Amino acid sequence: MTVPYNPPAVPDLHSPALAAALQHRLDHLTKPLGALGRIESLALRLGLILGGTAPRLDAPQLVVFAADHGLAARGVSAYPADVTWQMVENFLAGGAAVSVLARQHGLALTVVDCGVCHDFAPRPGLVVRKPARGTADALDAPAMTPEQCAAALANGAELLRGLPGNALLLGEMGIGNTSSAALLLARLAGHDIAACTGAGTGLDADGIARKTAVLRAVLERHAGATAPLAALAALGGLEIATMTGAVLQAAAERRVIVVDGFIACAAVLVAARLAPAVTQRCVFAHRSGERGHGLMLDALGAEPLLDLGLRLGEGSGAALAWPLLVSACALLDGMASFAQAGVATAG
Ligand SMILES: Cc1cc2ncn([C@H]3O[C@H](COP(=O)(O)O)[C@@H](O)[C@H]3O)c2cc1C
Ligand SMILES: O=C(O)c1cccnc1
Repeated sequence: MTVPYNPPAVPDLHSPALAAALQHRLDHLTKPLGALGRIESLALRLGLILGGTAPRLDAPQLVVFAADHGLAARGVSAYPADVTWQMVENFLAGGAAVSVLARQHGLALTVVDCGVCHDFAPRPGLVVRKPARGTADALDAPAMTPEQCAAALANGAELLRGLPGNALLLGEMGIGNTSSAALLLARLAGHDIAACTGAGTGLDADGIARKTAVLRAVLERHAGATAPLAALAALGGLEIATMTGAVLQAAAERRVIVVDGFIACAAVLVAARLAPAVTQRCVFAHRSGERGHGLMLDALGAEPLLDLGLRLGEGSGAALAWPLLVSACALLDGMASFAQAGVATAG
């Protein structure tokens, strides 16, 4: 299967001069060398992405990509598929975890209906871009047709082009989407599906065993879908495909991409297989409690900032990590150097 989509160019960020200037600045601030630990590597990364020694984060956008999954009918989630549209209503009404965190941290929240089996009343904060009402059951057929997958990717790019600011925080909602993420990890990183499959919304051990068996059969059904976009179309879902298009566009525009948990990482994995320099623009917010996320992070060469046992999605982990990015920029910009403050350097 060929998906008719050309990813945008994502150039390498390699800039030894800027990296040296940032490191020089960090090393001359009034603190023992390296004493701000991983906040220093975060500051360095933000400087490299935004292209200066005093990076400023501007108008951060938290986008929740939502869609339904045909595979949900196979009992791969602990919750019913209706929760997807009900949670979209909850996001927009302000009552979900991500709504609260976005409000707290001043993040603009946009919910994108990428393929929910429900018609929402139009309102501010909701964007509808759906090539289909949910994916097909991947045990029967490819989750998406090549055209649907290409449309979802293009929708993500177009959405991004219309958003202000220089930072994108990834969120998602779609009952059954830990299954698509596990399938993509297994297929694109070459792991056994059992190592990639977890409890999702809270399956018990028997439930996980049944989910694993379903996913193993899905992989066999689509054994030929090995290229990144063929795998994405075969294994789903519409929200992951739209997110992948948004990630590629954000990377091409040199925005900071704050990656949430297991499902957001699956979109970044597909994007990185198409354009490896995508991960240079990413800040990985947290290590999720979902089994498989460790393998996912390894596949991406990622070192996440937080490890809080979160297993929620929605962009909640990205929103929780956001203040660390703000602090990294503030420290880089606002701290005095030893020379400025008249503090003695190491003896
Ligand atoms: C009330 C509720 C709110 C959520 N918010 C995010 N998810 C999370 O759970 C889903 C993935 O897990 P699975 O693959 O097991 O269905 C996604 O929608 C994800 O964002 C939620 C799930 C529920 C039940
Ligand atoms: O890591 C995640 O994003 C996740 C894990 C479980 C359920 N929903 C999301």
